[in-house]
Amino acid sequence: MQQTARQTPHTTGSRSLTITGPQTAADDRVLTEGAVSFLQALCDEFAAEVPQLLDKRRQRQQQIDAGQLPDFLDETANIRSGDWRIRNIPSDLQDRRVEITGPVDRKMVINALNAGVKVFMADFEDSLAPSWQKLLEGQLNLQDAVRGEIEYTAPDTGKHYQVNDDATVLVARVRGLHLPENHVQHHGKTIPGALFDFAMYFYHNYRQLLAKGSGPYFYIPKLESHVEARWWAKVFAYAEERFCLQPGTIKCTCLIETLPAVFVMDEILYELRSNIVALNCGRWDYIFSYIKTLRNHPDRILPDRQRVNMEQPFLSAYSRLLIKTCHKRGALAMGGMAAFIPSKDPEANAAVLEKVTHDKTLEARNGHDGTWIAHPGLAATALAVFDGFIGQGPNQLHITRDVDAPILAAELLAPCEGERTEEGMRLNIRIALQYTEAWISGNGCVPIYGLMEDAATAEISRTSIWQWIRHQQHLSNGKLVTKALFREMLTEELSKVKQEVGASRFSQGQFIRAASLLEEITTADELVDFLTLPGYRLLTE
Ligand SMILES: CC(=O)SCCNC(=O)CCNC(=O)[C@H](O)C(C)(C)COP(=O)(O)OP(=O)(O)OC[C@H]1O[C@@H](n2cnc3c(N)ncnc32)[C@H](O)[C@@H]1OP(=O)(O)O
Ligand SMILES: O=CC(=O)O
Ligand SMILES: [Mg+2]
Repeated sequence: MQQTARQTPHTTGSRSLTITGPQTAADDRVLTEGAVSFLQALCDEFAAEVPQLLDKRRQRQQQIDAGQLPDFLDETANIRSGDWRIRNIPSDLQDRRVEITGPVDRKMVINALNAGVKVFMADFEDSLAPSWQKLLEGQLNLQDAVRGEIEYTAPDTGKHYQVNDDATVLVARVRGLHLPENHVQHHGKTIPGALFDFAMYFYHNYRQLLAKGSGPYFYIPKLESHVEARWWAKVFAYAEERFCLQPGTIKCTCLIETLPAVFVMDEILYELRSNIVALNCGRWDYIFSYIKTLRNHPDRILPDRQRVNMEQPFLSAYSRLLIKTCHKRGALAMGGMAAFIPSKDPEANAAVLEKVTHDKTLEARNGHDGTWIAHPGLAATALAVFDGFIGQGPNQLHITRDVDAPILAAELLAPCEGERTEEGMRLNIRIALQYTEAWISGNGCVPIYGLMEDAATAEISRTSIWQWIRHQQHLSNGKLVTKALFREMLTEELSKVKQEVGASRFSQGQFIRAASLLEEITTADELVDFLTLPGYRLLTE
């Protein structure tokens, strides 16, 4: 997409909003007067509250750092024991047995819509490095997809892409509340990226979506409390009122992917009861959040990343509690992502499909109503599993798990057994290095060693090392994990990555810069909240 420096800031009538991003070819269709004035209105109403919500996160973290453990809240016990249900699930969201996810690149959007699954989660979050150009281009791609007008010809191969099946339901995932959008200022302050993504997708598409019997549907990531859910409920109600829509027209699915959020799932459903249709087990961010939230607790250190699978008691408890909570309230309980991606080698691919089948079977047997796949090559496998459990469907809402013993805080927080190995540490370093390099170069999702890596999975790698250093762990071979050991390994693994990717790719890429960022945040005394925050500075400078 063409991009030129913006000569003058794009300002609206009352000039509380200034857009400073470089001009792109998508501006005329995305940054329209109507969309920008809606964004401005949202910022006028809601932007100021976001720093307060983030501050509440910091305050709670201080208590946990001081020794408290997360727990169910006394002050909301009446919500948990109350007899209430969510408003409704529209007919096109009743059956979500397999959802494909992916960034909003034009080709990927078309391929995802052709994957033969129920839903495409179009991602402005974990799998997108949010450069201004990609954001605008992504919004344009979704506008075209909603209107059935999306086509693409690959410049390298000449292959033409178009959508063959318009039955796939579109759900847009907006950025988390922690991520600013540096290219838009409201009264001189950067705005929350989430408001930008929401405003642009909603404004440009709600009429067309409703006209074809669907609606403006969103995935909301990384919530940490029901107070944040309340903020989203206000945003949705405001948008519905402004455009004279029935309350509850906007529908959302919230990812439960932070440790604090698992203790307020009822409360999140309650706050959003007009708009919410489902919760989703965002397992990768959840594991990252377990490390981050319990950073000061030496008895909760995770082993090698490969050991931390959904069969671990703390993750199994999380999946089962999410299902039980959702189904009691009439909401769907979505499973998450197995990060395996297909291999071109048939034998290796058979092993991948077997692992995916195993993972999806566990989810479907627990009672999840659907699951995520990262690649079209996994659609048939995931569908076969969920078809086997759901049949004609549409879902497994009847599985109430009422006979289960209550799931207690101790189970959700249970330490995770397993070794910390030198091989595991070196692998974490190589993954974090390569992912950071991709992200700061503008690519938020990459295949590394047969796995899909995105902003959630890579966070596990880099925070595991931080945690092992912080708590002076010994690896299984007796080596003590120190900053010095990490620096030594970082240098060695950087060379290994150079060998793996080749000298030319290495010199053209940003590996040295990525290594230096990784070195800085892994050896910092305080855990940096998100890799993507310092990453965003590099991406946008
Ligand atoms: C923790 C979480 O948040 S999970 C959710 C966020 N993460 C994601 O959504 C991951 C999405 N997946 C991806 O981005 C990709 O699968 C990757 C980057 C991991 C691998 O992509 P590639 O290297 O292109 O894989 P590969 O070469 O096997 O792709 C084959 C084809 O499938 C397409 N494809 C791969 N993944 C997807 C996808 N998720 N959606 C649509 N199409 C896809 C490719 O575009 C390619 O199409 P082509 O043959 O027409 O060129
Ligand atoms: O967003 C999903 C996750 O696993 O993280
Ligand atoms: Mg996530």
